[in-house]
Amino acid sequence: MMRSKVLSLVARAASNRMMSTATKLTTVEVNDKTGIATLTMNRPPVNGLNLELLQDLKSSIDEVEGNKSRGLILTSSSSTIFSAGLDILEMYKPDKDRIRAFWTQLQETWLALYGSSVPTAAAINGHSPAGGCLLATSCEYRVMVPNFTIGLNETQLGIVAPKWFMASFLSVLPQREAERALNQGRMFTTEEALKVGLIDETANSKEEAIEKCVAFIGTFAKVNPLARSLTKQQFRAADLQQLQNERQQDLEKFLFFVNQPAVQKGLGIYLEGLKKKAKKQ
Ligand SMILES: CCCCC/C=C\C/C=C\C=C\CC(=O)SCCNC(=O)CCNC(=O)[C@H](O)C(C)(C)COP(=O)(O)OP(=O)(O)OC[C@H]1O[C@@H](n2cnc3c(N)ncnc32)[C@H](O)[C@@H]1OP(=O)(O)O
Repeated sequence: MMRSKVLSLVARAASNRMMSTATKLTTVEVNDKTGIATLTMNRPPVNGLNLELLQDLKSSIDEVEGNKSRGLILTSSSSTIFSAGLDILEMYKPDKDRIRAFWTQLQETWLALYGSSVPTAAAINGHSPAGGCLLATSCEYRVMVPNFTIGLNETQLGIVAPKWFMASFLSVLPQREAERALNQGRMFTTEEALKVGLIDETANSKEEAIEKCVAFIGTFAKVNPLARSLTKQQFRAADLQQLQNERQQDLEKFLFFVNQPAVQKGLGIYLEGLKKKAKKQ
């Protein structure tokens, strides 16, 4: 390794504190200069959101809430995928108990991220379909690298995005755009996403995306943190409360829906298509 690279790694290690261990599917790194935490998803190959990744995401969000970070930046360790969304294997021919735990964990993780008291931003350094888009739109700001896609494509899989997925989407897009995109299951390119307002900025690399997220979080430097977080909570309270009130019904609805033979058949065909595509590459 070149000496300069070694020196830069040593310097980086000194100014950043690794808060989580590498055994987890997420890591949290707090920059000592900015006080901002970067939460990185690391579940190869596609950051499919399975039960364990969702558990780690939730505990990392809790860790950031608890360690007085000035903000949270969500990103991925992959060079081409932010997150492929929910791990379809959790929903296809599911185990009865595990699928309950899986959906319950997804609800909890969304409540924690969408309701986070710290400023949140997503550095979207790869494709971000469905659950990936849910995570990104749960943050307050999005910066995306070119040549990738983002959107809620559920209808393309023959499934229906629950109300709280729509709530995140609607916190970013006007109702007319959101409704049309969801009905179509539309995936937006980075450029299209910028045009419609689904993302806030583009960046040429993950590093630049993170810098732009840091700059966004920096805009709150002179704002009273309690006033800022209570204001955010008020904007989001109705969406959060709706899921809190309906958690059990939402779970039962999901289980009923996902266990329908037609939905299982559709998921099987979709998975097969993904596997065939992967083999061809
Ligand atoms: C009114 C009632 C409402 C009730 C609610 C009811 C239901 C709601 C239920 C669910 C909501 C779900 C939301 C979701 O998130 S569903 C997931 C949607 N995700 C996708 O459609 C993405 C699919 N993947 C891709 O498009 C590509 O993989 C991607 C662009 C992300 C990456 O492409 P790349 O070419 O780099 O990689 P691949 O070769 O395609 O994939 C590698 C490897 O990974 C597997 N894989 C990819 N995505 C998933 C996934 N989401 N889950 C599981 N596995 C996935 C792929 O099959 C390959 O596997 P292998 O062949 O190497 O074994």
